[in-house]
Amino acid sequence: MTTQIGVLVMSYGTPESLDGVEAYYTHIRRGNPPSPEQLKELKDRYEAIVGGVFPLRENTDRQVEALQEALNKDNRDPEVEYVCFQGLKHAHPFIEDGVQAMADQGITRSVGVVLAPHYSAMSVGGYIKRAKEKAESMGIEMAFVESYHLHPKLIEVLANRLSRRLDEFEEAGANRDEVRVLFSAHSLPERILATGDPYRDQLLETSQAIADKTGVKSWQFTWQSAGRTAEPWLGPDILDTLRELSKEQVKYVLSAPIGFVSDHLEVLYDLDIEAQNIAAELDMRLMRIESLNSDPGYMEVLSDVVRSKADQWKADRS
Ligand SMILES: CC1=C(CCC(=O)O)c2cc3nc(cc4[nH]c(cc5[nH]c(cc1n2)c(C)c5CCC(=O)O)c(CCC(=O)O)c4C)C(CCC(=O)O)=C3C
Ligand SMILES: [Fe+2]
Repeated sequence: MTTQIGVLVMSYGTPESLDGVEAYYTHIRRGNPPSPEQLKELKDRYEAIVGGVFPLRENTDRQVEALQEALNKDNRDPEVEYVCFQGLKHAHPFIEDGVQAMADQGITRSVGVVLAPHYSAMSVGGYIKRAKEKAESMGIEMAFVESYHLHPKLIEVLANRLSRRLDEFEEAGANRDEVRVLFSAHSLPERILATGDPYRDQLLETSQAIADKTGVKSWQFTWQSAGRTAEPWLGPDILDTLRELSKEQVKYVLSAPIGFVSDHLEVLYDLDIEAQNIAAELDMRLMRIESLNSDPGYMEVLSDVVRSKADQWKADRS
């Protein structure tokens, strides 16, 4: 008899439409509605990238579908069938809805994984906490993938994307060594460092591994998309980094937002519009590596870490 293993695929979530932005933003702000100015500012950003269409939603749907396919194709264990469910942090279907859907289907064992490779108690830790609480209340056993930031296949697919852009710089007349590579990720409040959070170290490890694999020597790590709150966030921000590099006469910059896996606001607005505008002002040539989205290599990474969790957890029980 085959056993179904549920896979809760968790991601940040995005509104369904411009009308949904207020409820979404209110959820991010833990129930505090944004001011009219804050709301307008966020809606303007969404309009700038998509004119009312939200690419992250379709992207996440496709990733979940592709992961389920990858998990069941070449399945090492014919007695197991994987069934994927989506669980979003700030939008429908919420993390709790995903767990509920598993329970409704009679699933009692599951693995949770987040569409973000690096662990922080403030990001991935928050997803896991909510899934765990709901799963416990529904009597579902759940194991979690916490991070996969050094998975060899992840490094390989990111390194390939980086190399491709370096080739393009070369074709455009630049020397490979003249290109400064800027690895980046979503900033978090500085206070995470005081508690020994692994987020920054994991991001630096991914950066170093990609640099090693591609032979890139001229690279640095910088933050992006910091929140607009009074407390200090991790820096330097990518916009300031670009200004600094301009003073150093750097002309070619390659952005590698390794903290993200999908095309969404932080990539399509913060990098492709905001950072591109600064680069143009500074007379720099800025390119960005392609997002992973549902790249088959990324799906391999996810299916591998999910299967390993499921195997480990089967071994623990027997
Ligand atoms: C670590 C991290 C990731 C990466 C890991 C992961 O993927 O989980 C991430 C991803 C994303 N963040 C997103 C959107 C937003 N994040 C905000 C605000 C915040 N993000 C935070 C952290 C992170 N965010 C934090 C600490 C805040 C402050 C409020 C709070 O304490 O929670 C705000 C409010 C306005 C603003 O500040 O800009 C928005 C609109 C979207 C969806 C974009 C789309 O719809 O295309 C995605 C993928
Ligand atoms: Fe965010």
